[in-house]
Amino acid sequence: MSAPLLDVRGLTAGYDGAPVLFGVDLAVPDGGILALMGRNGMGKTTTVRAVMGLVRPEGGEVRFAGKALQGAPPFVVARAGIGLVPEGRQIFPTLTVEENLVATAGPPRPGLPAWTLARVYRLFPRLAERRRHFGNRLSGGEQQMLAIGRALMTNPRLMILDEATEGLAPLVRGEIWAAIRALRAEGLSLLLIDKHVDILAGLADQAVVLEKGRVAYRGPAATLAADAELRARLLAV
Ligand SMILES: Nc1ncnc2c1ncn2[C@@H]1O[C@H](COP(=O)(O)OP(=O)(O)OP(=O)(O)O)[C@@H](O)[C@H]1O
Repeated sequence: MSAPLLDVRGLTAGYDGAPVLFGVDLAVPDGGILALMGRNGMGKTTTVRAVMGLVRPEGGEVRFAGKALQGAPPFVVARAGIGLVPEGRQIFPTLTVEENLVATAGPPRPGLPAWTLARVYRLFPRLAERRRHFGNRLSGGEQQMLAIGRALMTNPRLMILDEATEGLAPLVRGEIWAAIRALRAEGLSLLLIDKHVDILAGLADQAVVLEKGRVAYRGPAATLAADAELRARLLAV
């Protein structure tokens, strides 16, 4: 078996000396999808921040495409090929849609089709209609589309989506899932954090569930979704 594209081992991290992660292991295969789940406050976003260099890991390894990235600053992680769609979207409010999309764009990756404005607009035609609108004039769903489009414009090899369907109306949520399916069909590697376990089960190969900063489940996403006892214990609120 080939090495995972993203390989996180024994990751520990926290805030101001208060530990949050106690040795998290997870792996995303090249071209595969990993679902990262867990109730609120269990450490999912902190895991993502530690991978991206937004929080400094205290221990453990983050390997991406064979390269050690733990402790690297966010721009180095982004250049290495990890695109983040952050929790809360964090789009630039005073830039237009198009300016948001090009603000952090990166060069194409050898062997992968390049992301361009035209390609992002094909994925999300609504962004094309709103291309001259400012970020703060968009609906929540449009902001989410923009956050995904902006991450794609970095030409990532792996994209991490942190709660990309959070707080959206069902119809808009459906549009986001459709886009994620389209990206999967193109072979983009994905790490998905989301609460919709039944949808994730149909999308992701493997799942990792965190509980209080530790891995409480690792296995097929479909097995987790089908196990009422596991779901009640690890995911019910
Ligand atoms: N900036 C911060 N400073 C201090 N503590 C934080 C900070 N961000 C998160 N925490 C704490 O770290 C723990 C894990 O939070 P984290 O956001 O990683 O969880 P999560 O699983 O992503 O949950 P959610 O679904 O609510 O985002 C929580 O106890 C939280 O209160």
